[in-house]
Amino acid sequence: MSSPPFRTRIKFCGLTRPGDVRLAGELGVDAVGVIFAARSRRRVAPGQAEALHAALPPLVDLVALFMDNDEREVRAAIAQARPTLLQFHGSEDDAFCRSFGLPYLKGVGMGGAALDGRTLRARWPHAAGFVLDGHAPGQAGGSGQRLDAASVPADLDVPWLLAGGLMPDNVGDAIRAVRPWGVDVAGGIELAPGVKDGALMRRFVEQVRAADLEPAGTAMPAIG
Ligand SMILES: O=C(O)c1ccccc1NCC(=O)[C@H](O)[C@H](O)COP(=O)(O)O
Repeated sequence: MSSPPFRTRIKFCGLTRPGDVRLAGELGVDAVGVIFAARSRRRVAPGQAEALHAALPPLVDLVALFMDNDEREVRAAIAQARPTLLQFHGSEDDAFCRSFGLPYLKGVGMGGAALDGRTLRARWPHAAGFVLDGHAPGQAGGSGQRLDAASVPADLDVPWLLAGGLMPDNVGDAIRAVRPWGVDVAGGIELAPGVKDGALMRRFVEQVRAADLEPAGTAMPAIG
């Protein structure tokens, strides 16, 4: 049987070291996330982001991630990091998210929430896509909490990334369960917050690619 005409996109999030950015690019990761959220243990200063940008090969997105940062902070981070994509993970509305003139992803805590695709699209109509995370609404990302497959809206018609508690050992099953457009991982590929592990990064990518080679329709009832 032929493989599905599909490649699950991969975003590594919360990188703080240029060497980790370089390896992510070599492994063929689609995007790396740099976090400016005050509540994050993976936060970088705008000055650090410049070196992370410099380590990035071409054709890989740099995602600048915010959670309820004020406009001045977002503008300062954009000026230093020069991201290609923004991600907002807090209570930002569509008008704020789009006011910086860059495409944006909206991170949404889906744990315990009954949010359908129509509601998400109505609240953030200009989002380029969504990061559906396993934590509860209002909490910070990077929590390691898994997202129940049943919480994934069936009617979301823009690209969306599955996030929350993914790691090399479970990402293949997670992809087979819900066939997301992409996957997003922070804690599952690191030794300590913001310090990625080369072997885990490599194994994560290998497991995603292995799941991509399996025919669609091998879905499992739950992610876990
Ligand atoms: O990762 C953080 O520290 C973080 C803090 C505040 C807001 C968002 C944050 N991360 C957002 C992401 O996109 C993470 O990759 C996602 O939540 C998955 O994290 P994990 O469960 O550790 O894989």
